[in-house]
Amino acid sequence: MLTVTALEKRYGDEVAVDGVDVALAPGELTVLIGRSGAGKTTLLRCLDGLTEPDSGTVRLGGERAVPTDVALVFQAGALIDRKSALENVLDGGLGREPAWRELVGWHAPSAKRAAIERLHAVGLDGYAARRVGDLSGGQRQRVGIARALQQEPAVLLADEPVAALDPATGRSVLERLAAVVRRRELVGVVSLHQPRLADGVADRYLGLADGRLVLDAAAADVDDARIEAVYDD
Ligand SMILES: Nc1ncnc2c1ncn2[C@@H]1O[C@H](COP(=O)(O)OP(=O)(O)OP(=O)(O)O)[C@@H](O)[C@H]1O
Repeated sequence: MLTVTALEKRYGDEVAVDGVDVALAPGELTVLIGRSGAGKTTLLRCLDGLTEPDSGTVRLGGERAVPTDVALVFQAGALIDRKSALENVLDGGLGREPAWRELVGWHAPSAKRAAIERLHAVGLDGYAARRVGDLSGGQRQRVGIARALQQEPAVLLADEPVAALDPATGRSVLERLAAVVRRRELVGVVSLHQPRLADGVADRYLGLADGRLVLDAAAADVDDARIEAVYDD
Protein backbone atom coordinates (compact mmCIF):
# COMPACT_ATOMS: atom_id res chain seq x y z
CA MET A 1 0.00 0.00 0.00
CA LEU A 2 1.25 3.48 -0.91
CA THR A 3 0.03 5.85 1.78
CA VAL A 4 0.10 9.60 1.28
CA THR A 5 -0.66 11.68 4.36
CA ALA A 6 -1.32 15.43 4.56
CA LEU A 7 0.94 16.08 1.57
CA GLU A 8 1.56 19.73 0.80
CA LYS A 9 3.82 21.48 -1.70
CA ARG A 10 4.00 25.26 -2.14
CA TYR A 11 5.79 27.40 -4.69
CA GLY A 12 5.98 30.81 -3.06
CA ASP A 13 2.37 31.81 -2.35
CA GLU A 14 1.02 29.16 -4.68
CA VAL A 15 -0.15 25.89 -3.11
CA ALA A 16 0.43 23.25 -5.81
CA VAL A 17 -0.57 20.27 -3.62
CA ASP A 18 -2.86 21.08 -0.73
CA GLY A 19 -3.25 18.49 2.00
CA VAL A 20 -3.65 15.31 -0.05
CA ASP A 21 -4.50 12.13 1.85
CA VAL A 22 -4.82 8.90 -0.09
CA ALA A 23 -3.95 5.20 0.13
CA LEU A 24 -3.33 3.26 -3.08
CA ALA A 25 -3.41 -0.52 -3.29
CA PRO A 26 -1.03 -2.74 -5.29
CA GLY A 27 -2.42 -4.24 -8.48
CA GLU A 28 -4.63 -1.20 -9.17
CA LEU A 29 -4.35 1.46 -11.82
CA THR A 30 -5.37 4.90 -10.58
CA VAL A 31 -6.07 7.69 -13.06
CA LEU A 32 -5.26 11.21 -11.88
CA ILE A 33 -7.29 13.98 -13.51
CA GLY A 34 -7.65 17.75 -13.17
CA ARG A 35 -7.35 20.99 -15.08
CA SER A 36 -4.01 22.28 -16.26
CA GLY A 37 -2.19 23.61 -13.19
CA ALA A 38 -4.31 21.56 -10.74
CA GLY A 39 -1.18 19.93 -9.29
CA LYS A 40 -1.03 16.54 -11.03
CA THR A 41 2.64 16.71 -12.02
CA THR A 42 3.63 18.11 -8.63
CA LEU A 43 1.81 15.29 -6.83
CA LEU A 44 3.47 12.64 -9.04
CA ARG A 45 6.88 14.25 -8.49
CA CYS A 46 6.31 14.20 -4.71
CA LEU A 47 5.41 10.50 -4.91
CA ASP A 48 8.57 9.84 -6.93
CA GLY A 49 10.79 11.83 -4.58
CA LEU A 50 11.81 14.22 -7.39
CA THR A 51 10.15 17.07 -5.48
CA GLU A 52 10.48 17.41 -1.73
CA PRO A 53 7.07 18.22 -0.18
CA ASP A 54 6.85 21.04 2.36
CA SER A 55 4.96 18.75 4.69
CA GLY A 56 3.30 15.36 4.79
CA THR A 57 4.61 11.86 4.11
CA VAL A 58 4.73 9.21 1.39
CA ARG A 59 5.03 5.70 2.76
CA LEU A 60 5.21 2.35 1.10
CA GLY A 61 4.09 -0.60 3.20
CA GLY A 62 4.48 1.60 6.29
CA GLU A 63 8.09 2.55 5.45
CA ARG A 64 9.38 5.78 3.94
CA ALA A 65 9.47 5.19 0.16
CA VAL A 66 13.03 5.11 -1.28
CA PRO A 67 13.85 6.27 -4.84
CA THR A 68 14.28 2.79 -6.35
CA ASP A 69 10.80 1.77 -5.13
CA VAL A 70 9.13 4.27 -7.40
CA ALA A 71 9.57 4.50 -11.19
CA LEU A 72 8.31 7.33 -13.35
CA VAL A 73 7.60 6.23 -16.92
CA PHE A 74 9.91 8.14 -19.26
CA GLN A 75 8.14 10.32 -21.78
CA ALA A 76 8.72 8.88 -25.26
CA GLY A 77 10.72 12.01 -26.06
CA ALA A 78 13.13 11.41 -23.17
CA LEU A 79 14.41 8.11 -24.57
CA ILE A 80 17.75 8.04 -26.39
CA ASP A 81 17.00 7.81 -30.10
CA ARG A 82 20.35 6.48 -31.23
CA LYS A 83 20.26 3.60 -28.75
CA SER A 84 18.31 0.38 -29.30
CA ALA A 85 15.07 -0.39 -27.48
CA LEU A 86 16.99 -2.96 -25.40
CA GLU A 87 19.69 -0.45 -24.40
CA ASN A 88 17.09 2.13 -23.39
CA VAL A 89 15.34 -0.46 -21.21
CA LEU A 90 18.65 -1.57 -19.68
CA ASP A 91 19.37 2.06 -18.74
CA GLY A 92 16.25 1.94 -16.56
CA GLY A 93 17.92 -0.65 -14.31
CA LEU A 94 21.16 1.27 -13.75
CA GLY A 95 20.01 2.54 -10.37
CA ARG A 96 19.99 -1.08 -9.24
CA GLU A 97 23.40 -1.96 -10.69
CA PRO A 98 26.90 -0.94 -9.51
CA ALA A 99 27.96 2.46 -10.90
CA TRP A 100 31.03 0.99 -12.70
CA ARG A 101 28.69 -0.91 -15.01
CA GLU A 102 27.24 2.36 -16.20
CA LEU A 103 30.75 3.65 -16.90
CA VAL A 104 31.82 0.65 -18.97
CA GLY A 105 28.38 0.08 -20.49
CA TRP A 106 28.30 -3.55 -19.39
CA HIS A 107 25.08 -5.17 -18.20
CA ALA A 108 24.77 -8.52 -16.44
CA PRO A 109 23.25 -11.28 -18.62
CA SER A 110 20.42 -11.54 -16.09
CA ALA A 111 19.64 -7.83 -16.62
CA LYS A 112 19.54 -8.39 -20.40
CA ARG A 113 17.19 -11.35 -20.01
CA ALA A 114 14.95 -9.26 -17.76
CA ALA A 115 14.97 -6.36 -20.25
CA ILE A 116 13.89 -8.67 -23.08
CA GLU A 117 11.09 -10.00 -20.87
CA ARG A 118 10.00 -6.42 -20.18
CA LEU A 119 9.86 -5.64 -23.88
CA HIS A 120 7.73 -8.77 -24.23
CA ALA A 121 5.42 -7.57 -21.43
CA VAL A 122 4.68 -4.38 -23.37
CA GLY A 123 4.16 -6.24 -26.66
CA LEU A 124 7.48 -5.35 -28.28
CA ASP A 125 8.87 -8.82 -29.00
CA GLY A 126 11.30 -8.65 -31.86
CA TYR A 127 12.02 -4.93 -31.37
CA ALA A 128 14.96 -5.25 -28.95
CA ALA A 129 17.62 -4.33 -31.52
CA ARG A 130 15.61 -1.58 -33.20
CA ARG A 131 16.86 2.02 -32.83
CA VAL A 132 14.33 3.87 -30.71
CA GLY A 133 14.47 6.78 -33.17
CA ASP A 134 12.95 4.45 -35.79
CA LEU A 135 9.94 3.41 -33.68
CA SER A 136 6.42 4.88 -33.77
CA GLY A 137 5.16 7.13 -30.94
CA GLY A 138 3.15 4.31 -29.35
CA GLN A 139 6.06 1.88 -29.56
CA ARG A 140 8.38 4.47 -28.02
CA GLN A 141 5.97 5.05 -25.16
CA ARG A 142 5.87 1.30 -24.54
CA VAL A 143 9.70 1.26 -24.43
CA GLY A 144 9.35 3.99 -21.77
CA ILE A 145 7.12 1.66 -19.71
CA ALA A 146 9.53 -1.28 -20.13
CA ARG A 147 12.37 1.05 -19.08
CA ALA A 148 10.52 1.94 -15.86
CA LEU A 149 9.83 -1.75 -15.14
CA GLN A 150 13.56 -2.50 -15.42
CA GLN A 151 13.96 -0.54 -12.19
CA GLU A 152 11.87 -3.28 -10.50
CA PRO A 153 9.67 -0.70 -8.79
CA ALA A 154 6.77 -1.30 -6.43
CA VAL A 155 5.12 1.89 -7.71
CA LEU A 156 4.77 2.84 -11.38
CA LEU A 157 3.89 6.46 -12.17
CA ALA A 158 3.24 8.03 -15.55
CA ASP A 159 2.64 11.73 -16.24
CA GLU A 160 0.40 12.06 -19.29
CA PRO A 161 1.96 9.07 -21.01
CA VAL A 162 -0.43 9.16 -23.96
CA ALA A 163 -0.69 12.91 -24.54
CA ALA A 164 1.22 12.75 -27.82
CA LEU A 165 -0.61 9.71 -29.21
CA ASP A 166 -3.76 9.25 -31.26
CA PRO A 167 -6.71 7.93 -29.18
CA ALA A 168 -6.48 4.29 -30.37
CA THR A 169 -2.72 4.11 -29.78
CA GLY A 170 -3.10 5.91 -26.46
CA ARG A 171 -5.72 3.43 -25.41
CA SER A 172 -3.52 0.45 -26.28
CA VAL A 173 -0.61 1.94 -24.30
CA LEU A 174 -2.94 2.36 -21.27
CA GLU A 175 -4.12 -1.24 -21.63
CA ARG A 176 -0.49 -2.45 -21.57
CA LEU A 177 0.19 -0.33 -18.52
CA ALA A 178 -2.85 -1.66 -16.69
CA ALA A 179 -1.95 -5.26 -17.56
CA VAL A 180 1.57 -4.83 -16.21
CA VAL A 181 0.31 -3.14 -13.02
CA ARG A 182 -2.08 -6.03 -12.38
CA ARG A 183 0.26 -8.86 -13.27
CA ARG A 184 3.15 -7.49 -11.21
CA GLU A 185 0.97 -6.20 -8.37
CA LEU A 186 2.34 -2.65 -8.68
CA VAL A 187 0.75 0.53 -7.40
CA GLY A 188 0.01 2.33 -10.69
CA VAL A 189 -0.83 6.04 -11.08
CA VAL A 190 -1.29 7.72 -14.45
CA SER A 191 -2.25 11.34 -15.08
CA LEU A 192 -4.46 11.88 -18.11
CA HIS A 193 -5.95 14.83 -19.94
CA GLN A 194 -8.59 12.63 -21.60
CA PRO A 195 -10.08 10.69 -18.67
CA ARG A 196 -12.46 8.69 -20.85
CA LEU A 197 -9.51 7.05 -22.56
CA ALA A 198 -9.15 5.01 -19.37
CA ASP A 199 -12.72 3.64 -19.39
CA GLY A 200 -12.63 -0.03 -18.48
CA VAL A 201 -8.90 0.22 -17.75
CA ALA A 202 -8.79 2.38 -14.62
CA ASP A 203 -9.63 0.91 -11.21
CA ARG A 204 -9.90 4.25 -9.51
CA TYR A 205 -10.06 7.97 -10.24
CA LEU A 206 -8.43 10.77 -8.29
CA GLY A 207 -9.33 14.34 -9.20
CA LEU A 208 -7.35 17.43 -8.22
CA ALA A 209 -8.56 21.05 -8.26
CA ASP A 210 -6.20 23.79 -7.01
CA GLY A 211 -4.06 21.11 -5.38
CA ARG A 212 -6.93 19.64 -3.38
CA LEU A 213 -8.29 16.13 -3.84
CA VAL A 214 -11.89 16.66 -4.95
CA LEU A 215 -12.55 13.17 -6.32
CA ASP A 216 -11.44 9.79 -4.95
CA ALA A 217 -13.66 6.98 -6.16
CA ALA A 218 -13.71 3.49 -7.65
CA ALA A 219 -13.99 3.64 -11.44
CA ALA A 220 -17.34 1.84 -11.30
CA ASP A 221 -18.78 4.77 -9.33
CA VAL A 222 -17.48 7.49 -11.63
CA ASP A 223 -19.72 8.87 -14.37
CA ASP A 224 -19.35 11.82 -16.75
CA ALA A 225 -20.94 14.22 -14.25
CA ARG A 226 -18.40 13.39 -11.54
CA ILE A 227 -15.53 13.79 -13.98
CA GLU A 228 -16.87 17.12 -15.26
CA ALA A 229 -17.27 18.35 -11.68
CA VAL A 230 -13.50 18.00 -11.19
CA TYR A 231 -12.88 20.40 -14.09
CA ASP A 232 -15.60 22.83 -12.92
CA ASP A 233 -14.45 22.90 -9.33
N1 LIG B 1 8.83 24.47 -10.38
C1 LIG B 1 7.78 25.26 -10.17
N2 LIG B 1 7.95 26.54 -9.73
C2 LIG B 1 6.91 27.34 -9.48
N3 LIG B 1 5.62 26.96 -9.63
C3 LIG B 1 5.39 25.72 -10.06
C4 LIG B 1 6.45 24.81 -10.36
N4 LIG B 1 5.91 23.62 -10.76
C5 LIG B 1 4.57 23.81 -10.73
N5 LIG B 1 4.26 25.05 -10.32
C6 LIG B 1 2.90 25.58 -10.13
O1 LIG B 1 2.17 24.68 -9.35
C7 LIG B 1 0.85 24.50 -9.85
C8 LIG B 1 0.60 23.04 -10.22
O2 LIG B 1 1.40 22.71 -11.35
P1 LIG B 1 1.45 21.23 -11.96
O3 LIG B 1 2.48 21.23 -13.04
O4 LIG B 1 1.61 20.26 -10.85
O5 LIG B 1 -0.02 21.09 -12.57
P2 LIG B 1 -0.59 19.99 -13.58
O6 LIG B 1 -1.93 19.61 -13.04
O7 LIG B 1 0.40 18.90 -13.76
O8 LIG B 1 -0.75 20.84 -14.92
P3 LIG B 1 -0.67 20.35 -16.46
O9 LIG B 1 -1.88 19.51 -16.69
O10 LIG B 1 -0.73 21.64 -17.22
O11 LIG B 1 0.63 19.62 -16.66
C9 LIG B 1 0.72 25.44 -11.05
O12 LIG B 1 0.09 26.61 -10.65
C10 LIG B 1 2.16 25.70 -11.45
O13 LIG B 1 2.29 26.97 -12.02
